[in-house]
Amino acid sequence: MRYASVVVDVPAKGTDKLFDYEIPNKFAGVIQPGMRVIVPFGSRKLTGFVVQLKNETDIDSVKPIHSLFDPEPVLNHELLELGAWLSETTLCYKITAFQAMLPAAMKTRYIKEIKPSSSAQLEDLPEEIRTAFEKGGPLSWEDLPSSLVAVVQKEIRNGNLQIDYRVEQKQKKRLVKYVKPLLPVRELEEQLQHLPARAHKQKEVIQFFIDHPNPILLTELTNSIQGASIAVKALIKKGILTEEQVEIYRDPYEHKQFPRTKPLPLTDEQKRAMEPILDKLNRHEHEVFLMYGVTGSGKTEIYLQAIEKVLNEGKEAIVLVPEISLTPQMVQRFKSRFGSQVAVLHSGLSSGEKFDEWRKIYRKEAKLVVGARSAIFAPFQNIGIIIIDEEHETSYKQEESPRYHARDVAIYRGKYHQCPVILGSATPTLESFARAQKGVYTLLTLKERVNRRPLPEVHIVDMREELRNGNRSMFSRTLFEKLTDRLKKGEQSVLLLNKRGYSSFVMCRNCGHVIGCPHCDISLTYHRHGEKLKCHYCQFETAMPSRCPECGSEHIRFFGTGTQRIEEELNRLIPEARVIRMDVDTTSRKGMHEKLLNAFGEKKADILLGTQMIAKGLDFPDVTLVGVLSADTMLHLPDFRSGEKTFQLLTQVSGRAGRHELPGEVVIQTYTPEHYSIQLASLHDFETFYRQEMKMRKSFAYPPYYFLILITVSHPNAIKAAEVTEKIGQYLKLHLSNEAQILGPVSSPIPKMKDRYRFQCMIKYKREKNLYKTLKLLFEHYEEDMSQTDLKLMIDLNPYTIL
Ligand SMILES: Nc1ncnc2c1ncn2[C@@H]1O[C@H](COP(=O)(O)OP(=O)(O)OP(=O)(O)O)[C@@H](O)[C@H]1O
Ligand SMILES: [Zn+2]
Ligand SMILES: [Zn+2]
Repeated sequence: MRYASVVVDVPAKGTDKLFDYEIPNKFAGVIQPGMRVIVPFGSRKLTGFVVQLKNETDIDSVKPIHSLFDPEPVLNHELLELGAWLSETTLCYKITAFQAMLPAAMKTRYIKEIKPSSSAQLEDLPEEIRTAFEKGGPLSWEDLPSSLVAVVQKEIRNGNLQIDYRVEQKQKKRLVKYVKPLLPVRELEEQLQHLPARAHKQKEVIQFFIDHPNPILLTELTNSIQGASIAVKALIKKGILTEEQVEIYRDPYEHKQFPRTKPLPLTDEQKRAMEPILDKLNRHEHEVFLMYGVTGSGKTEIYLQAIEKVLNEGKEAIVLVPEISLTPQMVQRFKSRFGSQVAVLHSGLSSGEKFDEWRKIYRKEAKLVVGARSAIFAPFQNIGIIIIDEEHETSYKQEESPRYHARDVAIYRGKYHQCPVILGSATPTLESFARAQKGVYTLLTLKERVNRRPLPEVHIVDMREELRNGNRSMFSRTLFEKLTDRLKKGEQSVLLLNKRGYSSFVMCRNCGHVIGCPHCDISLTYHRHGEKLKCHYCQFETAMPSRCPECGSEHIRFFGTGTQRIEEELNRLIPEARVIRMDVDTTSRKGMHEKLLNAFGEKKADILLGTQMIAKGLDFPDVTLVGVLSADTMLHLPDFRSGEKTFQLLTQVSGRAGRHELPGEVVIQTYTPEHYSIQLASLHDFETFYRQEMKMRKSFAYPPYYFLILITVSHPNAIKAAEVTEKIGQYLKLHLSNEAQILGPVSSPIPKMKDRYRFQCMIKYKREKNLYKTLKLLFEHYEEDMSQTDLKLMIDLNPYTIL
């Protein structure tokens, strides 16, 4: 093949296409699709992905590829196609899609270097530059002392200096130095005699190698012989020792032991769920399973056994879990079963660690990846199963370009590899459950906990009653009593403070009334500026009332409190209780999350107090009480999914109690005890919740009955932002069918961010034939505006947050 079509590293409309380059003879047969190359582009050099090879090109003056950036393809055929599909369906640039599939460490860095031009003579250059060059190699533009900038610029204009663009990978492989003797022991002993007496360090090192002739890490050697490094250098010079660089992986779990576990004999219910999966595995057929199983029903054990079968057949497996640094227990279960075959990818790792885990997968040294969202792009070639645990988690949707949902990518890859995809949850999304009802997915149900352990009993406490009875504390009497009772018995409690949604909605503390939009069935958002309440779906707004419109009470205000304050109150109320607090503040340092959980697991505390991060995945045998301090906060987010999210969170956190021998109990404190999300969560009744929520979605035309698209426009000038949004609305009305509803323009829930004003437009639709084309044209229309003025346009298909 003579030419390569390349996608270059410039995310913009003008460059979002294939550029042809000539393959120089020296690279003939070497360059393959999926490899990154360095190509001339204008006056610069850029990296780009080779997408295809061909023998013909329409370009007249085609330039040659400059060099190879990778020795091998980094994207395989499937991933190249997947990238094209992502760019189509999420409206992102091809380069953005390709880059999203690689670990951040593999992103490229462009380094500008100043060099004498080929025509220049060093002696022509001003003194200060000459001395700078003489100190060593080319000068980096970024590190150039400011005193030299003007001179350098002048010499560039004169043609004596030039700027070279060098491309580098951000992250390096980790190399370690080994030292070993070049001579056999007998000759080492001879050398020992010849060394002068004062070279006692060198003698010591030689003696060391006489005793241990094997290669040793330089750092280990200097640990056992203080100051050995100078002696080693001298001995290398003399040809007695040699050193070599060896690449090693950074292993985040290096110091951990994972005791091996064996498959457990499955319960009858587990067996029934397992059968259809095994059947598809045996037939090598694709199928999407929705595994709906209550908390503690043994879903994970099913995943483990299905994966075992896949690995035994020499195939690979992907398991996605929500932000797994948050669930160290999950990693442990996979590592314990499959040992070193497991690669782990999540945001708690350093970029170097992620890079190394990725390369283990790439080199087929790992056969199974357990990871957060982006692990769905693992460069496997023979996938046998894909599992998405807690499929309802919103973190599976990426909130920046490419705005993909891992579930969609999983199904794409499942079809490609003809393998099953399992979506598992105790609280599936309405979208998935509806698809299972329609037979698009196959439903697998686990109704009981393993060994028929009962689900915990749930008490709902009406906090309005508490206030009426003069209790102004964050703790109801019921919760307080149960906490002290657990303390007496030496059992543990988990307290959840749901921070999401705080201080955005306005609620009456006397009657629990929350002010909502009369048109959208969504709570209004409080805006401090102008003391207003606004709806972020339509334009409705109203003044902040001073009295509750329901009961007339003055106790109406926006809502808010923090974990720290609760910890203080807890210390005051039950001073003898040992509390571990887990929130963003206490877990920001690497490894803290796990440390705190381990401490709790070792019973170094009685109460684990935390935000959402403690709600899922924990399996501690002595937890017999779960308290939810305020179930309402999320319920009133300006989001049509708020009821669903509340139901999910309450169910998940309740599921932490009574998972083993001891029975569990849950206390949910709320100002709206009558809300169906709270009532049905307390009864563990997902199916009734599903039916009720579906009715609401239908009558307000929300997913899964309709699809949504969110278009957000931002600009430093509010009028400009509003105008553009208005025009977009008109354009869409013109180009989409009458069935589509276009809502807005309206200011975004966060109307101003980083000095930019934000407006949005929402599309609700069922079927739109020209949807992608219309949106693409829309985007292209504003492309010039976006590059020249400060306009930003964001199109989110199937948004999960509307902020
Ligand atoms: N067949 C089995 N026999 C005995 N114990 C089992 C079996 N399957 C699972 N278990 C145990 O039951 C507990 C709950 O199982 P598991 O964690 O797999 O459930 P889950 O459905 O994934 O839970 P959740 O969704 O709440 O995280 C675990 O401690 C697990 O080891
Ligand atoms: Zn009221
Ligand atoms: Zn509204």
